[in-house]
Amino acid sequence: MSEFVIQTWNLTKHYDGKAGCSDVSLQVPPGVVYGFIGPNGAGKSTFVRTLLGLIHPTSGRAEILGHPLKNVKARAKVGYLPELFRYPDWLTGVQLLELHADLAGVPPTERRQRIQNLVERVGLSGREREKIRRYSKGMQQRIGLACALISDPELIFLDEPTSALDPIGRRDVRDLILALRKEGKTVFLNSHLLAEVENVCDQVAIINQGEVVAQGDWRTLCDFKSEIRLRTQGLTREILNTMNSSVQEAELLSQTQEITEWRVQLSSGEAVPELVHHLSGMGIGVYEVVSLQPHLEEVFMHWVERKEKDHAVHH
Ligand SMILES: Nc1ncnc2c1ncn2[C@@H]1O[C@H](COP(=O)(O)OP(=O)(O)OP(=O)(O)O)[C@@H](O)[C@H]1O
Repeated sequence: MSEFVIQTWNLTKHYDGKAGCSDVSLQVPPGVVYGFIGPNGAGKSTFVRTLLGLIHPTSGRAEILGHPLKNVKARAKVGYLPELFRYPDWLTGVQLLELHADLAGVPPTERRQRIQNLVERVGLSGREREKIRRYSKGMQQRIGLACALISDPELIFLDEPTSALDPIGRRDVRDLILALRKEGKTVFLNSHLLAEVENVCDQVAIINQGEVVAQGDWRTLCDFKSEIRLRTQGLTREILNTMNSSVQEAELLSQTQEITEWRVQLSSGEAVPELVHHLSGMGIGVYEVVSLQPHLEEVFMHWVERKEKDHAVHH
């Protein structure tokens, strides 16, 4: 069996000759929260819908839970919250969950308890017997999450799961995702909300205009830049200037008597211990070294621009 929960080889879906997503090759290991990020129209939903067998790939290949697409065994272990959800609004929340439990083949003896647990888990306790017609958008998104989890799936696709939620709802979903990971589930999260991804994802793929421009552990993707905040005693700009092979940029943030605080941009992560060693050797007290990771937005723009440059070179 494949060591990956999702693996794709050049998976491509074109709509009328135009790319929805092109040549996407990904590996998602088990038990991670995997972020699939990209702007509106980048191809995120197309990719997920293709993996779920809802649309046919134009070319390429994929496996889910070690099985080819559309395999019934694999599908039974997959949960999905679609981006544009619409539920029969004449049903109550519980009725909708019962319907989904039936479709997912949940044993009748477990059904009641499972529904009750899920209602609590998604924060709808007390409202579950109301008609969905009366639910706000955020509540509909919550009931959708419960539907996605009803079969106790191993792999869960969440397509923009917090688009209708307020900040509290977003935090609830983040906590829910982290709890799912603790249970050993794999979560594939489509999002254009970078902060959301930054907070929960172990690994990410960045997609732009249908193509994956970078993928991997997101901390590794941040490695193009190494920036630190330094609190020292006695460090001056003159001293920093003598280290211009590793120090690319330095900004004095504050100064109180002997203590100076700097934001320093280095050529690489390896330059950090070198710098600290060097300063200590000169008798400069280093009180604090804090790594300043770039925000995901910056990481995203870096890789998108890099890919565009590559394209320009090759065409
Ligand atoms: N059924 C369709 N027929 C034709 N083109 C489509 C269809 N569905 C999507 N597309 C096109 O494919 C591209 C990718 O769309 P997709 O919905 O996959 O993007 P997305 O990254 O999920 O965007 P969003 O964040 O806005 O949901 C877009 O250019 C879109 O217009």
